[in-house]
Amino acid sequence: MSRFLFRGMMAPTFTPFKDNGSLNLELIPAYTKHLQQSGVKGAWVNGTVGECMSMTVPERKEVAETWIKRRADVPTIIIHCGGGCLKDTQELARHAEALGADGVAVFPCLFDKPESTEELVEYMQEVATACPNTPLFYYHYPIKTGVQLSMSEFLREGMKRIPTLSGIKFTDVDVSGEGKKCVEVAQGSLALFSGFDKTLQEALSVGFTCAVNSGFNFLPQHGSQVFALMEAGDAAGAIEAQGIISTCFDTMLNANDAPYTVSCLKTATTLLTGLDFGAVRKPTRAFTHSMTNTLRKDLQELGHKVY
Ligand SMILES: CC(=O)N[C@@H]([C@@H](O)[C@H](O)[C@H](O)CO)[C@@H](O)CC(=O)C(=O)O
Repeated sequence: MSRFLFRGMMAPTFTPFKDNGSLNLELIPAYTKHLQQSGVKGAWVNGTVGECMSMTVPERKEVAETWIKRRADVPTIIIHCGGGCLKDTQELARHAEALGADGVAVFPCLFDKPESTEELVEYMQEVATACPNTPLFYYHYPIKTGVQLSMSEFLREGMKRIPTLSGIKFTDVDVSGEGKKCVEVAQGSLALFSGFDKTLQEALSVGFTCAVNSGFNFLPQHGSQVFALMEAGDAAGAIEAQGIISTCFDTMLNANDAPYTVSCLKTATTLLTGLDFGAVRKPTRAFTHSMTNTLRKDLQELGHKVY
């Protein structure tokens, strides 16, 4: 297995649905072209904003297959396979490896959750048996999964016992505390993806080198600026670019309750890219017309071009 060397912006992908609720895979080629033109070189497929938990296993496979076919546009593709029963996760991981995915990511089983580092390492070992030749990533998102374990401890143990463990996605606000400890444990040998858009600059300042942020779908120019300015040693400039991203997220998310986050971001991506991603699937809460209109107005007031 070759080492996973990705740096920079990876877009968590939205899953396009038709009005009748079925997958709209026909949109994906235009989507990958948009990402390519935006300088986004990686895709994190079937994650949170991709509504993985609202899709069947066959649908998750279809989406994964469609993305892998678009490698010419987006060269690095991680398929998220977690959340369901371990057997389903292993089936998806096996499928992702057979497709030649660049990585398999998982969050834990969401019912019988791991309660210790040991249990989490054992779970990840089980997943790894299904994709022994593919870089493996743990998706840390405690406010949603309820699994609040120390990621630095997990990495310390996991690196010894899971040969394919290649990193984590750190969707947690404690970037300068636990996030920094993860960077210290990894010592440059793992990919640590920063998860929240509002903590991108902070994460780069403590040594993260890559991120999976939904804003890379619709504000890629600002994400790219934060990376470039940090690389150039201009932290003040990067903080300013970060401010544009954070203001946009504050405006969008403060106007809408947490259960609407995915539909808000999906609608924003439709409005700002002109690509029609359709509605979200139940039980994710859908935006109403009036919420869409308010979002359109808010984005215009922030100076963004809206389709
Ligand atoms: C949990 C979640 O939605 N995380 C977003 C963020 O972009 C997030 O929506 C944003 O920063 C607002 O909190 C991305 O990291 C998406 C993501 O990782 C995924 O789809 O798996």
